[in-house]
Amino acid sequence: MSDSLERLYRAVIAARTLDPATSRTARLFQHGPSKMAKKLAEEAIEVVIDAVGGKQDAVVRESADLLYNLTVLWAAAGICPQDVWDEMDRRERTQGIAEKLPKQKAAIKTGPAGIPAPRRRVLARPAATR
Ligand SMILES: N=c1c2ncn([C@@H]3O[C@H](COP(=O)(O)OP(=O)(O)OP(=O)(O)O)[C@@H](O)[C@H]3O)c2ncn1[C@@H]1O[C@H](COP(=O)(O)O)[C@@H](O)[C@H]1O
Repeated sequence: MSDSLERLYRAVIAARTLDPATSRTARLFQHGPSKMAKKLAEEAIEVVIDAVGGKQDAVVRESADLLYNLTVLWAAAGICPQDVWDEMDRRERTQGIAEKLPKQKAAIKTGPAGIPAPRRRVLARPAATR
């Protein structure tokens, strides 16, 4: 996965200065960080909506869009993928990801795509209906 993201990052860096009329990436750089952040947030919302709806193919497609937009935001912020891999390595060393994986909990109810089912919120009834 990190190889694909590294390649995508390099493609995004190369596209920054292309003609905005033909390059989405150049267009995003022309608009700036607010537009990039908005696109990233939109794609994240699409991923969670599709995941909750159990639409696996759409989750895959939207995840690819999400990673593209994350990569664009990294590039604009002067962050390279290696910075993120380094932080992940640091966490793995200091927090011992593998050792700390939770044991299988028998009673976790899952919804579509294995996502824990949302907890039902019990709303207080208006006084008149009690
Ligand atoms: N990997 C991607 C990539 N992933 C997703 N996207 C775009 O991000 C869009 C987001 O999806 P949407 O359909 O929701 O877009 P939209 O909201 O309808 O349209 P806009 O409002 O964004 O114009 C997708 O349509 C894709 O076109 C990408 N655009 C570009 N790349 C790569 O980035 C590099 C530079 O490409 P250009 O930006 O075309 O120069 C190339 O290597 C490309 O392959």
